[in-house]
Amino acid sequence: MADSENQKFCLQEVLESFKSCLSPEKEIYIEHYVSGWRGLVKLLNSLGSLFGFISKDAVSKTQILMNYLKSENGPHYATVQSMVKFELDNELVDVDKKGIYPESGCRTLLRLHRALRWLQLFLERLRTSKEDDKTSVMCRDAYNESLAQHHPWLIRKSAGMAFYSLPVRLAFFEVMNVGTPEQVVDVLGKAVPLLCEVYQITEELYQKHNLHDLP
Ligand SMILES: CCCCCCCC/C=C\CCCCCCCC(=O)N[C@@H](COP(=O)(O)O)[C@H](O)/C=C/CCCCCCCCCCCCC
Repeated sequence: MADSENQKFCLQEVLESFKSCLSPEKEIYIEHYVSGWRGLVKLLNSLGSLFGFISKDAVSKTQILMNYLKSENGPHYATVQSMVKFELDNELVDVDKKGIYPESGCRTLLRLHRALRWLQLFLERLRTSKEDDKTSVMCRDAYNESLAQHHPWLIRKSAGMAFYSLPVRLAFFEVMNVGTPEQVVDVLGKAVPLLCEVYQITEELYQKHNLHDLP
C-alpha cells in the first residue's frame, strides 16, 4: 500500500481534489479525480480489514489510470474527455463487448464513475441524517440504489457484511476530521453538489459515446 493511503483522512482535502478536477470548460482532470479517490481510500483503510477488498479494487483502478497518465500517451489522458476521444479514435475500447481491452481507461473510469454515484447518494443521506440514523443502513441503501446493480451476488454479500461494521454516525463524523457535526454537515453540503456535477458531466459524456455497458 502506498504511504499516502496510510495517512489520516481529511474530507476537506478530498473536496479540494474534486474541486480542482473541473476545468473552467468543465473538462475533468484525471489526476485530480484519482487524487480524490485516493483520499477516500485513506478513510476506507481506517475502517478495518472487512473493507480491504474494496480498498484493493479502488487502488487498483486508480493505479491503472495513473499508469496511463505517466505513459507516453499521458497527454491524451489529461482529462476524461481527451481519454475518451483518444481511446475511441484508436479503437482501444471494447465498444462491441469483446473483452479485448479489460484495462482500458474508459472501462476503468466507468467503474469509479458508478462508485461516485454511490458516494453521492451516501453523503446526501449522511448530510440529512438524524442523530440515531445508522450509517450501515445509509450506506446499504445508497449501495443498493447504485453500485449493487453492477455487482455479482458474492460481492454484494461481502459488501453488505462490511457495511454492518461501519462506525455509528457520530464516530463516523469524527473520522472525517472536519470538526463538529454541524461543520461536517456544512462541508457535506458543499461536497454533494460538487460530486453531482462531476458525475453528471461524465454521465453525459458516456451516454453520448454509448460507453455505459463496457465489459
Ligand atoms: C466523506 C467520506 C465518507 C465516505 C467514505 C467513502 C470511502 C470510500 C472509498 C472508496 C470507495 C470504493 C470504491 C469502490 C470502487 C468499486 C468499483 C467496482 O465496482 N468494482 C467492481 C467491478 O470491477 P471489475 O471487476 O469490473 O473490474 C469490483 O468487482 C468490485 C470489487 C469491490 C467491491 C466494491 C463494493 C463497493 C461498495 C461501496 C463502497 C463502500 C465503502 C463504505 C465506506 C463508508
